[in-house]
Amino acid sequence: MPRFAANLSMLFTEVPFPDRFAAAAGAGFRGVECQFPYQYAAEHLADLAAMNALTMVLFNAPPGDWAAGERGLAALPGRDSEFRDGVELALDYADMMDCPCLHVMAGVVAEEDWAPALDTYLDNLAAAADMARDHGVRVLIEPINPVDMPGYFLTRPEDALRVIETLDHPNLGLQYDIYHAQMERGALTDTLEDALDRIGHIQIAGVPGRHEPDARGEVNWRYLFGLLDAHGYDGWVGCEYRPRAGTLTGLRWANDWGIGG
Ligand SMILES: O=C(O)C(=O)[C@@H](O)CO
Ligand SMILES: [Mg+2]
Repeated sequence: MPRFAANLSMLFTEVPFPDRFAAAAGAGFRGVECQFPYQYAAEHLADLAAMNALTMVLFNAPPGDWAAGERGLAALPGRDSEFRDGVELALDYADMMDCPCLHVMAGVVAEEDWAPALDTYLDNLAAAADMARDHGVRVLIEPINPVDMPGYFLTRPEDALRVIETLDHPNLGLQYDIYHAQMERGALTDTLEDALDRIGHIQIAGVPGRHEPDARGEVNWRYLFGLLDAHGYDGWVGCEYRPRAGTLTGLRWANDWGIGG
């Protein structure tokens, strides 16, 4: 049975961020994830997770200047020391929250700069994976589709897997966001069956629209959840979607797994 985690950056936005922990626990979640926790003290977030018997399963390293359009630093030449400082900060948060996985974003890169960006990306990922290993945290990379994030350096699961194979670092894995994968090329079964040992975390949202993973979209979720069970996937499945009309109302899709009202 999949272990679902609520993404607190996208679910329960009806209440302020700190209150989303209790809301997620009240709805039956045992795990939570978020995008960027840095506005809050790590101790505070760790307390909120503990008070609500929740595991914080994943969050992102600092992405650079988000308001200015930056979407990560790992593949940006000349930003290495800022990238590594960000990973240090993220690992402090991970230690405090006992979080097992850290997503490191690549960044937006112009096509003509791809070659130097790839060298930088490989160096920075190797460094981050080394740093995180000492904390018992796994570094993950996530392909993000170019419709949602134009210019993002890592768009295809096959490219992410090639990066992971090239580095061959035991502490580097794939964050497989099925929404982005379906938006890009699909081939969901092939990736899940061929690369499950490289997948450290899964995220879900319906296609089209990035709403609830239910029968209204083009993905057969029951089949995919069955596939994960059949292959013994024991990681978390992050619910990273935009509810159509309220988080709790939209959780009907998860009732069979003890989540929602
Ligand atoms: O956009 C996604 O998908 C994510 O997982 C984010 O954390 C990256 O911004
Ligand atoms: Mg995602």
